Amino acid sequence: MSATVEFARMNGLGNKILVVDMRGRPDKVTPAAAVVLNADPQTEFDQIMAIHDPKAEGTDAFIDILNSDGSKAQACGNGTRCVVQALAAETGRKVFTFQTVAGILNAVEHEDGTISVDMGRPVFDWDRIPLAEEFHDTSRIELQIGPIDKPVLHSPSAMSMGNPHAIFWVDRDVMSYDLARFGPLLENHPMFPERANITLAQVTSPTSVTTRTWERGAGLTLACGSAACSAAVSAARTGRTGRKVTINVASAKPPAMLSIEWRERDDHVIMTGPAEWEWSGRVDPSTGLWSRDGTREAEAQ
Ligand SMILES: N[C@@H](CCC[C@H](N)C(=O)O)C(=O)O
Repeated sequence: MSATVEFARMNGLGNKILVVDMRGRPDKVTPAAAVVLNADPQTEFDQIMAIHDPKAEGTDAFIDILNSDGSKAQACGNGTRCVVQALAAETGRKVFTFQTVAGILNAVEHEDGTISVDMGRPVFDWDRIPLAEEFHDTSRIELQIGPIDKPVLHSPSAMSMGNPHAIFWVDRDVMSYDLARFGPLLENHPMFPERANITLAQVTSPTSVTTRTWERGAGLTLACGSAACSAAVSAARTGRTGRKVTINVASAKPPAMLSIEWRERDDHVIMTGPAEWEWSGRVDPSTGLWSRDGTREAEAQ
């Protein structure tokens, strides 16, 4: 078995994704390899999407997701769109079914190149998000940061989109908050026993929300798909919007949007947006040593 496998550097609205082809192999991308890859400015990433052989009948692949700190994630919306684009380019197919630790994901690439992923059903039960304290209503939980009598952020909506999210509703521009400072405190708050992805969300109309996210295990990111889904669901759940919204991702470069529909008929969340291939190379999934196709770096390593 070769020591190296193919990988592609891709992005979903600027969310930095490495798609690693682990098909035909029993091993996994190690947390140590993830940390090595993230330490190199050329391969730094938010998530690794490792494509493995299917484990369940009727699925095309099992996807293992790693954050840049080497921890595991159960869901990654932007990364899933990248996997779809990579496999569609390889096979010419348009429709895929994936398995992750959180369940089954159906996805389709449209004629215009955008990709829709059925992210499944949101989970609101406090012990399945999970939260450390029992809340009957998780659409507004008791949690705040800043001075006790004048909190900067408070009363988030909590939910799981396969992974844990807290959505803080704000009135001002999401970029005006010091999320680099508050993000780590909230991600690791004792309220979240498995940590959480932290999103600032400003509702701008009954059909649009602007978001900015501090990701669990990856920090400040340019975009987060599962957070966009969580903001859309939480906005509808709390009566701030309808069930079909545009999520404007404030930090995406260039500023970009995702369409999210929380479908009434089956409770599923459908995320639609783009994915972009940047370059490809080979990587050792055990050590993280890599080379880029057709460049001097490839010859050097
Ligand atoms: N960027 C992702 C979310 C990644 C997972 C997250 N950091 C976690 O640990 O849950 C997305 O687009 O959904």
